[in-house]
Formats: sequence, structure tokens, C-alpha cells
Amino acid sequence: MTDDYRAGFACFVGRPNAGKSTLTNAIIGSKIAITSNRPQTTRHVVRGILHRPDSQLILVDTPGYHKPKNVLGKRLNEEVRETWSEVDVIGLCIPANEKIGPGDRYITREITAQKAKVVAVVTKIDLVSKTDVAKQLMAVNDMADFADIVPCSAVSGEQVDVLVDVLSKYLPTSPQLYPDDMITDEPERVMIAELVREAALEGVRDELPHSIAVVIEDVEIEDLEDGPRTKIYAEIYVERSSQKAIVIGKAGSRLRTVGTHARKEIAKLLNQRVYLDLHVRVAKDWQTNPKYLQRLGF
Ligand SMILES: Nc1nc2c(ncn2[C@@H]2O[C@H](COP(=O)(O)OP(=O)(O)OP(=O)(O)O)[C@@H](O)[C@H]2O)c(=O)[nH]1
Repeated sequence: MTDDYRAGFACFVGRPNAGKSTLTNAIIGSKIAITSNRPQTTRHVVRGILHRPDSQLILVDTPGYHKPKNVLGKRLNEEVRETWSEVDVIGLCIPANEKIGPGDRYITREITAQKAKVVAVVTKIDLVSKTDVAKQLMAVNDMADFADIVPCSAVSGEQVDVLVDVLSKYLPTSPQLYPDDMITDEPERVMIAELVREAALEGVRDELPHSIAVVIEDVEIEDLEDGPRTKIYAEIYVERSSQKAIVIGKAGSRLRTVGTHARKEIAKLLNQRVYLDLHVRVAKDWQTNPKYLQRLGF
């Protein structure tokens, strides 16, 4: 380790759908944050760690910051603010293909008041012409006095390495904070729950926008003759019985598909054979009931 080794925390912020999760995945190179083309799917703070010879960049993936509508919304915003106050660098994501709006300005004011360095990231540059990228860079430059401005595309990979260099530059000199082989310190249960939730939402996002939560009840490792197998018991919570019917599908057909998809993803994550036991339960109005929120891990 060199004397000028740097290590520290960074997070991406920005309006829903700005590309924060996709960028995190592009940097870490493993599916740790859940993405979707629907806003506000990133519920949990997920860390990914990028190890380089001269630095360690620890990415904290925050949920979208938005106007709170209920208890859950308020909790999420508190969580986001807490994250902002703890990181060394904040990457403000602004899509190249959308006009800067009041939401972006609001977030910019909030984060430039933090002690962290703020790097503006113009995302999704693969979607627009070079001229439009240049225009967006200028518009972003007029918004605030950012430490840096980096255009990139998480999908084509263009400039992602430059972004990593820039973010790492603003980390404090520090000893290594995590062991070399660690990619994430997010508890596996949370990641497993996210994979089940993602599978359960697949294809029915319009009907079940934010009404699904998943709790992992139990995880056991079985020692079978032909090797170990992870046995997972998960419960999918919905708010109404009509939603339960959607998740389960005709004669349980949809739930079986959800189980198969989730099991494959979990097996990839754990690098092990997986048995997944899924149950769907109705927890009326869990989003506004503090008792449920606590039980569901919010
Ligand atoms: N073409 C293109 N699409 C992208 C890029 N980055 C993200 N997207 C797409 O934009 C959508 C939103 O991306 P996410 O990474 O989920 O956005 P997010 O900011 O994490 O969204 P929330 O979780 O809602 O806050 C997805 O459909 C992505 O595939 C990019 O660089 N290029």
C-alpha cells in the first residue's frame, strides 16, 4: 500500500430514474443494486466496494430523494440525508436527455450544503448527440460550483473509468477500510429480499407500484450428499388481497415463475444451490403502519 492510498465513501444522488443504480452496477461490476425502469425502486442502502491498487471506493446506493407522501417516504428521506452527511464524495446524477428542473436544483442546494465534495455526473450520454451533451454540461456548470463535472454512460461504459478516477481523487488519504475480497457489506438477507422483490414486481409494476415488501424469515444451509444447498424461507407482503391474487396468479402459476426467477438470481449471488420457499401475506397498509415498517426493516 502506498503512502497516498485513498479510501472513503461515495454515493450517487439525483431524481428518480437518473441512473444511479445502473451506474453503481457499472462501477462495481456485479449486480448488487436493484434497477428498474420505474422510479423509486432503490429501497435499501447498498454498498459496493471498488478495490484499486491506490484506492478503495465504497459506494453507498441511496434511495431516491423525493417529497414525502407517507411515513415510509419520510423515513427514506431521513435515511438519505444521513447518508449524505457520512460520505466523502457525492455524485449528483443528471440525465443528459432530460431538462434540468426544480427537483435537480432542490437536491443540488441540499447536497452542496454538505461537507462532502460534489461531483456532477451527466448520465445516459449514449442517448443524445455530442452537441446536446455539451449543452447539458454547460447548463449543469451554471447550477452550482461543483468540484468536477463528468459526462458518462453506464450502459455503453463510456467515461465510467474517468468518473471513478475523479471520485477517487476526492477520497481522503486513509488506510484500506475493507478487506480485498469484499464486494459488499450489505447483509445477504437484504440482497436476497431485494431479488425476490424484483422478481415479484416483474411484469406487474403498474398494478403493484410500491406495495410490495419482502422479509427473509429464515436461511439454513443444508449439507446434502452432493454438496451444500441454501434453504431460504421468504414472505412477500402486499397491502390488499387483490394484490395477493396478482402475485400468486392463476392456480399459483405466477408465484412459481417468481420463485424460479428469484431462485436463479439468488443462486448466482450466493454461488450455491438454492431452495426457495415463498409465501404471500397481506399486511394492510404496511406503508403507513410504523409497526409493520419496523418488521419489514424500514
Ligand atoms: N441508455 C441508457 N439508459 C440508462 C443509463 N443508465 C440508466 N439507464 C436506464 O434508466 C433507467 C433508470 O435507471 P436506474 O439506474 O434504475 O435509475 P435510479 O436513479 O437508480 O432510479 P431510482 O431507483 O428510481 O432512484 C433504467 O431503465 C436504466 O436502464 C445509461 O447510461 N444509458
